[in-house]
Amino acid sequence: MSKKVQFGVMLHGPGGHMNAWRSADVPSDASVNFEHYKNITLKAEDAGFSFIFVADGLFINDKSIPHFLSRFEPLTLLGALAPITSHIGLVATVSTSYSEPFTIARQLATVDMMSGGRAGWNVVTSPLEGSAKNFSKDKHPEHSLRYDIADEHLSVVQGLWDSWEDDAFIRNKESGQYFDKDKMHELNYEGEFFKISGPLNIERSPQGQPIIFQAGASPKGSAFAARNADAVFTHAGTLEKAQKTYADLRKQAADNGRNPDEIKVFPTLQPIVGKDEQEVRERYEYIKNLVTVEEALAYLGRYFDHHDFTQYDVDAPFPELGDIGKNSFQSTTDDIKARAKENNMTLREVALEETTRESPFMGTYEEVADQIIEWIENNGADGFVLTPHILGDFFHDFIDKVVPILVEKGYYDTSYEGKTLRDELGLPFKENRYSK
Ligand SMILES: Cc1cc2nc3c(=O)[nH]c(=O)nc-3n(C[C@H](O)[C@H](O)[C@H](O)COP(=O)(O)O)c2cc1C
Repeated sequence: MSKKVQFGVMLHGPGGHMNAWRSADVPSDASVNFEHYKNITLKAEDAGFSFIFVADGLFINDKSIPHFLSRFEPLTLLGALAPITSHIGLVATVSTSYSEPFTIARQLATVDMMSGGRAGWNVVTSPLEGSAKNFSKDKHPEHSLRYDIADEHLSVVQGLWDSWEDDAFIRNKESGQYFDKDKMHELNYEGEFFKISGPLNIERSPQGQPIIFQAGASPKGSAFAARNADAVFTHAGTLEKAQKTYADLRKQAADNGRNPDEIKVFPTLQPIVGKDEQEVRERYEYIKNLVTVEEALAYLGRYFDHHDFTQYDVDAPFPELGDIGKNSFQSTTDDIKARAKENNMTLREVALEETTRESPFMGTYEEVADQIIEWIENNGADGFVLTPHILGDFFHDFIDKVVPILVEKGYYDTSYEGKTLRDELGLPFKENRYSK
């Protein structure tokens, strides 16, 4: 049986909750603890998860989420995980605003080769202004320009990935022929932002090219995803919203001449599960109590490019912010502003809710399994990126208690579809543009 629902797991140290590091079931240094990453990855692989997904950021200050202050660089981490895994996909977040296409193409192709075709790239444009100062730039490019750069960056990387046709390397020891010169291609790209000749100094992997993930959700972000992404990581608080995003991405992909079945949609899934209603409530209360209002204000501020929310009365209605947030996590900040207004929320309520939002996937094991099936059956998702508040019991319980129910109901199986991440996601081998 093939999987009707697929799972990835977001690996960000102790978990998605800003104070996850304080929980007894994770090491306090989880974000730089390789054993922790290894254990989670191997358990996910054992459970047949399709991929691990490593998020990233390029700017910190003393208001940052504690475990963001010291964390592993994603591609280096994948390099270490590649040889100790054999089936699970390895997806890393890398910024198009602050990286060189040639370097990124090489690094991702290396992970792709080392893992036998299991690499993926979460293409992000980097929301935080302060990143510019870490990359010798005077100014952080504004939101729309960042996507223009991303378009060119990605097309250069994908062009470089086709530098060599699949049978270009002969390596015949007897004849002495190492490669076929006709199957080596220069890119000679010249655009508005990049000027790159190529060829890339590494061949293609068994899946042709790494998978492209995308996570931006503004109109420009989803247009970018619909043109380019094999898989999209989305936030959807309700099935209705998920259905809208799902239909919209597929439609936009089709409008771009793509097969809509070749863009897979993975909403985030933050499970809060338990054996009964009481345990679920207790677990939710536990994560709620892990954070103070002051910490929640700093957490909220990060989405708005570290806006200082302590200047407002926390019990007054959520402040009018004008364009603040538009140039950072635009889609997220638009959503926060709209929800605050719609529900007449105070700043305190918004800040606390952001750190520990009630998830639609909150309930007994059986209820959450049914909820997942409902989303899959009703065109809300192709799969989910599991983003547990804490990468300890919340994660283990999901795998040990919810996954077996999905298996029993015929929605999931723990085996793998093929050898590559493309095989696993049901995506075709990426043909080389020159061999077509
Ligand atoms: C679900 C989701 C996950 C994201 N993950 C990352 C990440 O790991 N690192 C990063 O720099 N940006 C991340 N972003 C930010 C985007 O790359 C983008 O810069 C930001 O969301 C603004 O684009 P948008 O308004 O189109 O969403 C994420 C955004 C979303 C919605």
